[in-house]
Amino acid sequence: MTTASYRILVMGVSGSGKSHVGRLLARRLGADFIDGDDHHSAANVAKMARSIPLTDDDRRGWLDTLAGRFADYRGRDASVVIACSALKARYRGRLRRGDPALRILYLDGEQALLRERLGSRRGHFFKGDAMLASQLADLEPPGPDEARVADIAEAPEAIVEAFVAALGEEGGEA
Ligand SMILES: Nc1ncnc2c1ncn2[C@@H]1O[C@H](COP(=O)(O)OP(=O)(O)O)[C@@H](O)[C@H]1O
Ligand SMILES: O=C(O)[C@H](O)[C@@H](O)[C@H](O)[C@H](O)COP(=O)(O)O
Repeated sequence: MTTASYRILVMGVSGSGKSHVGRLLARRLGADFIDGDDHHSAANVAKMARSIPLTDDDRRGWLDTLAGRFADYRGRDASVVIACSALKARYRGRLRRGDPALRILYLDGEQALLRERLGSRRGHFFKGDAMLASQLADLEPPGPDEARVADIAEAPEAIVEAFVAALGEEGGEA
């Protein structure tokens, strides 16, 4: 018998539920969970805390760190879910490092709902409407051939179950 292992990227703008849904998904699959937010440099965190959006240059090292984690799990045939905004197509390419088996769950939602969700969150370094607007401006939403799309108006458990059902249909990397 072979056991499937998965490398899954949960992406979307700030407040879309990457951390929450990603953690649930990892638990559901018995996979490890890595929150991309925990891997920003101190300089990036300080910038975001001052409501200054990150640039491509700011994000490069961060994306490479997370790409290294995906590659590590792939090398060990172990499962991991990583939450990372991955706003632009080339960021996703950087994270994927040519791995065709990397799955992507894209959390998509209306700006008003995103704002509401961000407002309910306390003690986080990400601040304000201007930052959300800049994330939405940077966002290059993945198409259906690149990612499975979930509507963030749905309950987190429903989003996870739909994604897991689709994984089951596709099969994992044995
Ligand atoms: N599908 C959902 N339905 C209701 N609340 C959600 C959903 N997804 C996330 N949340 C809540 O919204 C807030 C933002 O979610 P979070 O996971 O921190 O987003 P992100 O990591 O993308 O910035 C949190 O308070 C979280 O519990
Ligand atoms: O690429 C970026 O500009 C940042 O990484 C950003 O996308 C991310 O959202 C922050 O880390 C805030 O954290 P949350 O996404 O958890 O709000």
